[in-house]
Amino acid sequence: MFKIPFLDLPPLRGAAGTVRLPGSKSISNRVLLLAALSEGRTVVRDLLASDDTAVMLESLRTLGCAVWREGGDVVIDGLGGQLRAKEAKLFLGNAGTAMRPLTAALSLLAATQGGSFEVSGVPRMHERPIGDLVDALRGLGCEIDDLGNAGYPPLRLRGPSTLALDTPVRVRGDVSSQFLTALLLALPLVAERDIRIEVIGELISKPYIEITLALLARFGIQVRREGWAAFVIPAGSRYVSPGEVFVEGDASSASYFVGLGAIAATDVPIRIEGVGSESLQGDVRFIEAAAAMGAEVKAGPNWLEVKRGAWPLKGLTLDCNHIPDAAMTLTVMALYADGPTTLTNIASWRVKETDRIAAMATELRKLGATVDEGPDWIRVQPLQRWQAAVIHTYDDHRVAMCFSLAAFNGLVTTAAKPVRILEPHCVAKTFPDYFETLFGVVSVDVADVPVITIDGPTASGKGTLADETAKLLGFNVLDSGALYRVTGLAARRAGLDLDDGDAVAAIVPTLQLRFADGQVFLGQEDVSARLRAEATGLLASQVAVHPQVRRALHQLQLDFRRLPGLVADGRDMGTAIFPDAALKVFLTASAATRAERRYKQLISKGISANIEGLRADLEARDERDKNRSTSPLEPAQDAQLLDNSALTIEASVDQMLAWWQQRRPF
Ligand SMILES: Nc1ncnc2c1ncn2[C@@H]1O[C@H](COP(=O)(O)OP(=O)(O)O)[C@@H](O)[C@H]1O
Ligand SMILES: Nc1ccn([C@@H]2O[C@H](COP(=O)(O)OP(=O)(O)O)[C@@H](O)[C@H]2O)c(=O)n1
Repeated sequence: MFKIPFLDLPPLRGAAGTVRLPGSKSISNRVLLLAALSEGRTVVRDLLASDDTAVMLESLRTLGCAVWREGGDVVIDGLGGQLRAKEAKLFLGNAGTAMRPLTAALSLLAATQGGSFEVSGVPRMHERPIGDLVDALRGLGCEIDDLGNAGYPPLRLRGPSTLALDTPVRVRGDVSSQFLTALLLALPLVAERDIRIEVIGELISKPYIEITLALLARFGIQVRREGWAAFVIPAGSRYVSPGEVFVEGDASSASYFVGLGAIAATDVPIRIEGVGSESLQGDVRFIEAAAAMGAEVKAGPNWLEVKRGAWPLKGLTLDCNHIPDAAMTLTVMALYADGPTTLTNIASWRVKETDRIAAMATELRKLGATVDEGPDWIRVQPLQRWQAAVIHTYDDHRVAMCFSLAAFNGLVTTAAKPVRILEPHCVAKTFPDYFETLFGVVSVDVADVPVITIDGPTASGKGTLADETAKLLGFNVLDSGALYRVTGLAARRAGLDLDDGDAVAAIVPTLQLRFADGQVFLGQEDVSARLRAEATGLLASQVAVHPQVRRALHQLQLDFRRLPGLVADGRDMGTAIFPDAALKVFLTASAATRAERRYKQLISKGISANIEGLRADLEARDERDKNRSTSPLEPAQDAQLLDNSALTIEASVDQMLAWWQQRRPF
């Protein structure tokens, strides 16, 4: 996951390949609650690992449920409808799929068994309405206190109290279908007699109710229904664990890759594994909307394949009540269409993680788009003159994921623009590795992938600065010195004459090098510690003088230029390897400072060192690096000079970021 303040997406050009979706959020949290209410053990396979499922799992533990992981599975020993904890405070983040059903279940359990439970969330959760559900529960006889604004969390649910189950439970269905879902999931707890639920108003997001009914059936509860207006939970209903449940992939998450295929998969389709024609989730019908916009879609039982069909895409007018979450993706696809796209019947967007109609309209306009909006609709015009935009994500995973598709603007304009996504880690709500997954199936012009180079003499702090800068930007790192060090080490081990450039260069293609988690492997051997030894640094400096060796290592270094960007440190990064780097820094510090830093670094690693000897070695290395004929150590003409003798690491990083920001179009 990119845990960084912002992620810059360079212009993306194409897409092909296979993605495996994380588990569905809606199914995951329903299954967890049903498993917890059931008697017996449930093994949940392919559960979504995300913020919203984490708060549900934590709540179930707090309520006394035994929950543990076994490999990739989650195992739950259910409560069998019996509360173990009679008092608890549950923090539910921004997870509507946890807040609503837990409120219903705990209200009923408190009424019948006694207890006091507080449910709360992040500030946005306290702005998301729950009054209709609370009214329905109070109508039944549950005792619920508003702890903040009436009709919104936080709430206290307490009991015992007497439930009136002989009259129908009435709940509004036109604000959020989650209220009905919450009642359907929880009322079997008290179904000593038939319980009838009547929906007031036109029920929205019906497909989510289908998921609820299908999962209830898996757990032994057969709800009788009268269209979408009334539902009856039969007397004597009991949750029975099915033993094992598979969570299918998240169909709403699939929408980004369906959109991706429609926009950018010109030759080979994007294959999406985890959802398909047999999916329980209504959002799988997003493929119909994408097809109406021109995508070529094939579907198997649990897979989809999507390619570009019509191009530009076709604008459309669509009632999106059946695909409320996935439909957001259409608003960004609409930028690539031949005419306006109007989405209607989307009032529920206003009460989601953020006001999604307002959020999409505001952020699309930043790209340059013309957008109109109403209480329950949005209209987006196609875009020709794109602007580089900084996209606010409102702590809403879907806003972040949707706007990644704006990075394909280079397919419709010659002046391609990057897109900056603020707080990209908000995707953790449903798809923690979204951007990594995206990067795995998109193509770029390598020249569009931004590079920052840091060159300078030994122990000036290049590696440290490169690592820190890369961490903040989410970029990859190239420690080019490590390549020379490995070459020197391998040449020495092979017994080669280090002055024989041809011989040393000849072993480069045979090196079985692997970089993983900051470690360097040569074949199976972790050589990281060996590489950092000063003696290896001297070997590196000896082999680095040979033009043949430098040529042999050239392509290997270019290969590090991958999405979303690269920070490269060495001696000739800005001059020879990445002459087109957007920011070049030449880092220096006095010889005395550098010798002292290296000394401290070695001592802290338990390696004995002598400061005078170190200084002599580094000056000798400086001389060799500066005076060799090929790629000598010297600042690129367009490099920023940074003498950090008197600067802390933090101050150096701040300076880097300030220079970087000056070069960005945002
Ligand atoms: N600006 C700085 N101020 C103080 N110490 C620094 C600074 N930059 C780096 N160091 C320290 O100096 C040592 C050498 O830095 P390193 O990044 O390994 O240098 P290089 O990659 O240039 O050889 C490290 O222990 C590092 O923590
Ligand atoms: N791009 C590079 C990187 C390293 N090198 C050589 O490899 C040696 C080791 O590089 P390094 O970056 O690991 O060394 P330190 O600066 O960490 O001491 C340097 O002394 C250079 O001679 C190079 O010639 N070109």
